Amino acid sequence: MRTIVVGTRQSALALTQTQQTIDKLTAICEQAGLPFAFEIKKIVTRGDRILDVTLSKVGGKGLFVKEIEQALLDGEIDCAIHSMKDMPFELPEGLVIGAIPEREDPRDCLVSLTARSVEELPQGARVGTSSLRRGAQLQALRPDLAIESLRGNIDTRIRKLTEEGFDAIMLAAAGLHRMGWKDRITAYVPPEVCLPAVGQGALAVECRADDEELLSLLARFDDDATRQAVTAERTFLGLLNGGCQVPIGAFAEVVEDQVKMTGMVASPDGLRILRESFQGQDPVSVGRTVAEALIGQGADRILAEARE
Ligand SMILES: NCc1[nH]cc(CCC(=O)O)c1CC(=O)O
Repeated sequence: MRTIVVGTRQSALALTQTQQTIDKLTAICEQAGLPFAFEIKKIVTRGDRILDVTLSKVGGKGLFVKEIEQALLDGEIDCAIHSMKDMPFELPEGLVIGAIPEREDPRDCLVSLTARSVEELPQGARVGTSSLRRGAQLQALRPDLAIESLRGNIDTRIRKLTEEGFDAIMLAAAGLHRMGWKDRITAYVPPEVCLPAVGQGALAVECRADDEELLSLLARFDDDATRQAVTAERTFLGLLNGGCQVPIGAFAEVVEDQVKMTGMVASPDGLRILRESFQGQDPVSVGRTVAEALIGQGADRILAEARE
């Protein structure tokens, strides 16, 4: 019997999705008679210690992932469960994503105590989100809204909805679903209105590239359609150099053997929004085609301005 040490951040969401993943892996092992047990190891990352500082100023979302990756390389843990959307485009030498399980709901959602939809929000309503992507797309639809900064883990953000008196906040539906908080969701925002972050709703199970024993277990947990969709989205992200806090969104899905993807780049004020869609057989060329089309329309300039 081998005990797999699974590393995770210690936020409520990270712990919940790690436990849910371990439950699924345990079921796979029982069914196939594989000799694995699992144990959780919590890791406090630099990103967690400085949640209140603007993340892009101190190195972006990659901060959450980096220290966990170091623990993998050091052999302190054997695998790590990450939210795919927090994964930087490039993985360190020696690490791979061993499984991309089936995706949760990729959409953003509105949580409000008063309005039933984005359209119903009163004139000038205060909406909390620190995502430039969400803010830009909301402003494009409703230029009157006041977009205000809202940081913290999802439990903190929901608490701040009432404590700071926002009319609404916007979150990823997947996080709320995993936490069992579906009833807090006021409205799902369709990708036509707000294109999600690259990888939103998907998880990445990362491990060492030479751990063949574990890789053969993880292969049974991989979902091909999700992997294809995420590959297209991450190819797009990589070509736009979108690692950090920039208003970029993409959503791909496999429909009848074709990968269909829409990509989006916006100015933070939402005044300029570029969108392109493309479909094809190969996820990498779909992601590249959409990225090149947007670059052709000036996406590079918009992103350069947004990064300043
Ligand atoms: N930005 C942080 C983050 N990273 C992953 C999720 C949960 C959703 C997911 O797994 O995509 C969230 C919360 C949110 O954006 O509301």
